[in-house]
Amino acid sequence: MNHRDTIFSKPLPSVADFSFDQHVVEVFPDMINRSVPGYSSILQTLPQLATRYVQPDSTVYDLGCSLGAATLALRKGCEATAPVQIVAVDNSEAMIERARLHLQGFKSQVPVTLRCEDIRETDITNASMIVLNFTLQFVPREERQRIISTLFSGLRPGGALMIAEKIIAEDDTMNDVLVDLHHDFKRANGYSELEISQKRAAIENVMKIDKLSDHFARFKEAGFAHYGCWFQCFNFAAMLAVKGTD
Ligand SMILES: Nc1ncnc2c1ncn2[C@@H]1O[C@H](C[S@+](CC[C@H]([NH3+])C(=O)[O-])CC(=O)[O-])[C@@H](O)[C@H]1O
Ligand SMILES: O=C(O)C(=O)Cc1ccccc1
Repeated sequence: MNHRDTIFSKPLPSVADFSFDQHVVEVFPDMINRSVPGYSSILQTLPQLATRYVQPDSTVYDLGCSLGAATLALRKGCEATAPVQIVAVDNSEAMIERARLHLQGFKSQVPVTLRCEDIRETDITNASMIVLNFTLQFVPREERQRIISTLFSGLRPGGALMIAEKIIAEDDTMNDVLVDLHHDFKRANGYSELEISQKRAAIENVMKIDKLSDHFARFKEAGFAHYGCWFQCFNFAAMLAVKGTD
């Protein structure tokens, strides 16, 4: 069932920190589509990226998989490269349980293993492609470099890391413009001022966003040979980092 997100529609006496619980699971596809500009465009591009980067006899990781939308998109692009396996990880029990039901509805040659685990503990080996589609922003900032470096170590030469994130623009005035455009996007998708402001309060402590330059500095530090941004809609961006082959 695809329910409408009304989680922040009533005034709350105090707004608790956002968590990916059962309530969020019930409305998640609606919430992410109405809140994240470019989300569907990014998903639509994943099969192409998978076709380009996934190598035979390797593993594809979808870290912070939620209901498995990116896993399904990646799998489309992997069918011709088999044997390949996908490992999809999320630390929300409610998400993984629902992802399992959802994935059962689709047939494929490519096996998917769902793991309820913290991505900070995921062992990455023999990877040709790793995707964090709006996940790194929920991991404490001080742990992000270690994670990116671990992902780099687990990637094969020529392998790719795809990271999509909400970002802060480098220029303060430009950032104000992008934040306003995002809020207009949410209003146009039916969210009220109350919903927008209560959601902002709920994610304030749990979702710490970076500038593109912070992401690029981490890719460089980890050892990636090539990296850049391949998509941006307002303050939401998708990046790619590729491991060298020499
Ligand atoms: N430390 C962690 N370990 C594992 N999972 C985590 C962690 N922190 C957060 N998560 C999980 O990361 C997901 C982020 S949503 C990803 C959308 C998906 N990629 C999609 O393509 O639809 C993005 C959003 O809601 O903005 C949630 O399911 C969390 O439980
Ligand atoms: O809703 C927002 O304002 C966001 O920034 C994106 C988002 C989407 C889904 C869960 C948490 C944050």
